Amino acid sequence: MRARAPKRLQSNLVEAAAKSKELIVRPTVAKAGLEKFLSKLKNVSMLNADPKIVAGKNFKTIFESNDADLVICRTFDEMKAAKTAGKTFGYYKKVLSNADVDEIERASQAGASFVVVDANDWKIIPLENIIAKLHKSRTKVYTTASSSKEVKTMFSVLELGVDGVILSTDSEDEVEKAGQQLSTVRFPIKVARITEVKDVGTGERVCVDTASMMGMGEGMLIGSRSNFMLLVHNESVGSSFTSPRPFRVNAGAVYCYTITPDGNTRYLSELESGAEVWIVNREGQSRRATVGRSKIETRPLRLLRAEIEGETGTVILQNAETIRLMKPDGKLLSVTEVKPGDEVMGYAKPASGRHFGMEVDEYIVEK
Ligand SMILES: O=C(O)C(=O)C[C@@H](O)[C@H](O)[C@H](O)COP(=O)(O)O
Repeated sequence: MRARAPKRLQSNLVEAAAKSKELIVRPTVAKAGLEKFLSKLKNVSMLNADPKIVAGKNFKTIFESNDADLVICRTFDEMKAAKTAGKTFGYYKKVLSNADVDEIERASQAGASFVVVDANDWKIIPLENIIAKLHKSRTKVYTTASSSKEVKTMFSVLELGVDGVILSTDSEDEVEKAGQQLSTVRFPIKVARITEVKDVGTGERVCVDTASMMGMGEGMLIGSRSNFMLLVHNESVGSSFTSPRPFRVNAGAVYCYTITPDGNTRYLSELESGAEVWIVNREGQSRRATVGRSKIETRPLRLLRAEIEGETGTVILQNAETIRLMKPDGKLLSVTEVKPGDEVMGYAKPASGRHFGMEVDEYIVEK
């Protein structure tokens, strides 16, 4: 069972929309349902709709009309007229060939603030070419999508992604899901003081092998409680005995929690190919990564108990040199070296319950 992001977990964290990216909604609801639909949209400031129809609704508009905040032009003559009228204007183009890509580049050179790239069959490669040509210009690249999944893909084309996506939809859930692609979470990372280190026999631990390369300072938040986690570093640091595995976090025992981008917690044992996890750095900045594989194997385990500003919690990790925590000065500390009194980085908040990963306001004691 997967559920929508519980608001309370998200509100404890600082949600930050990626600044330069925009989600624009093109409402496809019937006129009678428009008012209700618009009233439910959160974190959307721009509509691809006739300004006459959405006047007074507190949205900016991008449309083929001189009344729009951003005027979409379909010809170079229209662009000239919009420029003369002092409007912010852009160029719409259906892209079917490289000649269309060249035309988009010319529109940018002619002063278009944005281009709306409408592509049907071949979408990714033409957009890659257009982003490569325009990413150093002042012209924003917008494209169209009809689902939140498509929005996600468009925002990651050629790593840079498009600057905006116009999502045609009549579903506020789809708008919310698409909006989640734009937001990252800043976790309030704090100093955790280790209070106990104990070898706890063998058990199953999970190596989370992601489809992303991690660098120094990045890892995953892992804990026995959803509200108390330590930052477990990735394996980009090799040793004389091991090669680096920069895509991997040897994360912890199967029962441990991590927080995922949908705002829920997941047990490490639940993470499988295709799942999404947060990669977090010691400043608390997060980015999404997709799990490629998780490896569950039986290994010796070590329990760490720690304290963060009055909250205590534990985590059980594999007891081996390759599993490292992060110290406040950024240096790494291997699980095999850690001792009471050491300081590492972690995340804590007051206790709350969890039901199928969703945060629930109920009495709960986790030891
Ligand atoms: O088996 C172990 O012990 C480990 O899991 C340590 C890991 O942290 C390390 O990544 C592992 O030894 C490498 O295994 P490989 O299957 O990727 O070669």
